[in-house]
Amino acid sequence: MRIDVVSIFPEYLAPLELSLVGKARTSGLLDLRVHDLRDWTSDRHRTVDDTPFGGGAGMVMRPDVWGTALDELLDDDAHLLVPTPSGEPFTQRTAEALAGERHLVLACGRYEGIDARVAEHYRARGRVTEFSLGDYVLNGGEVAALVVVEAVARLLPGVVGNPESLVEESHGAAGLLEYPVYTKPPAWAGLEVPEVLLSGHHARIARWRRDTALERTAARRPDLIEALPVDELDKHDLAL
Ligand SMILES: Nc1ccc2ncsc2c1
Repeated sequence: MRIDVVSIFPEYLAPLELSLVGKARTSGLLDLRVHDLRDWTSDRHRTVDDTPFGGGAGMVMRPDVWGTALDELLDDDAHLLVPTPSGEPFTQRTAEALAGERHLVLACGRYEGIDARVAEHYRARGRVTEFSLGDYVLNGGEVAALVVVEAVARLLPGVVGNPESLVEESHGAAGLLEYPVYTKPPAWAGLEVPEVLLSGHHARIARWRRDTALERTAARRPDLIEALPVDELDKHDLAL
């Protein structure tokens, strides 16, 4: 998979040289390229923004500079992703779908955002998704880009050492939050590990983990319980 990230702060994406994503780049599993939007400017001051039509505070990123950059980076395979507080929710399902694609281009906005004609222009030419990480506002799209790259890259075959660890995680296939995890020592700060986890009884452990995941999800994210297909919950679950 190829991912291009365009930003006026390319150094914000430096963490993607580390850990699993860094290894995926080194191994060639992930072709990640980070670009400085100012490299596509043509004036001495390398200007990327201007005042908003209609007035209002702040500045808006110019469509012509973004157009020069994206015309160079987007190919027929590419999916343009634009982080924005006004976007559609980015979820684990989104990450799973994106992990199956060949080429992602992430356009990181700053200031009050990118001129709306950029998304409009490229929507007529290919896939464009404006997405949000949640109901809060950052200072730009770079942090969202870090999240998307990590959420997608870790799903690429060969990136995570043990693919099993992708199965039982929060927001995984079952649509539940993850059960709590424990390790040595068995007693710590007067707190014991749940006895069932020390029993070696795999069926009981599996049931405890599912029950706890359900209880945790019901308590913290009742919206996820509502979204569960009924056949996902067996008779025992419904008795909880
Ligand atoms: N361009 C921009 C500005 C703020 C923000 N917050 C979350 S995604 C995003 C993107």
